[in-house]
Amino acid sequence: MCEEKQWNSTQLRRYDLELEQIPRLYYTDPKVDELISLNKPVVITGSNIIKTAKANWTPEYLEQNIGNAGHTVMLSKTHKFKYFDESKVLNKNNPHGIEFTPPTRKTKMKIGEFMRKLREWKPGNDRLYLQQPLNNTIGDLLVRDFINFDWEYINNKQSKHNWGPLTSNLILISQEGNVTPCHYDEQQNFFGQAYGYKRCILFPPSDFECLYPHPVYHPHDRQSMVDFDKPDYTRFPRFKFAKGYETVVEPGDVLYIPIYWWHHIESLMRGGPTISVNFWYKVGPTSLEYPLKDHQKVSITRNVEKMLLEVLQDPKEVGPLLRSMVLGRYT
Ligand SMILES: O=C(O)C(=O)C[C@H](CCCc1ccccc1)C(=O)O
Ligand SMILES: [Zn+2]
Repeated sequence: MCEEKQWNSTQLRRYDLELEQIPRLYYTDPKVDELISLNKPVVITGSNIIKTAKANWTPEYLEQNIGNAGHTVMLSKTHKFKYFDESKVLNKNNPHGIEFTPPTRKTKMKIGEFMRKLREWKPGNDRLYLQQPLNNTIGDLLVRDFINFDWEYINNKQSKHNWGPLTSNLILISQEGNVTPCHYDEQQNFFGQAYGYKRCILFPPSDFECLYPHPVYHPHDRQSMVDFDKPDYTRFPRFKFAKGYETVVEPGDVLYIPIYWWHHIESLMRGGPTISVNFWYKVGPTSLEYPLKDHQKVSITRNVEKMLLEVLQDPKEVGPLLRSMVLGRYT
């Protein structure tokens, strides 16, 4: 029988985008491996990958068991939590940094305070988003749940698809309605949804020209410059050609977010807090096979930008040099 959906479309934010559905496949379906080997997204359903998290991880359980350490909590004045790299911000010990006004603030909070602030939240208060790498400060019950993830399945995928080593698992406890704006990561990602519902919009690396990433030297490196809530089509005309794929992940789902794929992630509005746990893998040893894959071209552009900054020193010189090199010659 088809289960009634636990959410409705009024809980999704409205964007000027045409979106296809990301396939949802049962974990034993051979098409899962087909899509992963093509670096294409897929929602893996019905698996035991994060079964213990799906079964146990409620906000109350995490309050009791995540541990008494100070956890990393991002604060934002808006619903958007646009990530930035602190090491690229201009400050006293980073003269090459960029003038930059951080859109979010990072703090440390014990879980009790975080949950209280979530419960007492009022419009006008800073929004909160707990983003904590799983480490040895977590409580014994969480360690037991983590150990009981289906590591046989996970490790099988990691080796079958030549992923590199698991670098980290991030526990994400989000307030309803929070958005992580569109960005890409340089790692393969098994994104597990443990509690609540998250809408994920993904774009292929080939949409690079439509999503206008900040310059590599910018603190918002890897993040799209386009504000999905109010796209500036004068500055970003090709955004209207971006072709996205979307899904709403539910408890127990694992979304494969391929390396270099753009993703925008939102906790449903009026859906209560959400809990996710991701698995980030460094990329394995890659030989350059031709024709190059789209994500390899993105990686090449990154290397060119880094090299130019290295040799020019001044970020303001990178654009003009690239323009003079290309305009009238390559365009
Ligand atoms: O798993 C992923 O890749 C996501 O983007 C998940 C995303 C939160 C990511 C927060 C973050 C981004 C960069 C560095 C450290 C933390 C969400 O679920 O809101
Ligand atoms: Zn990400």
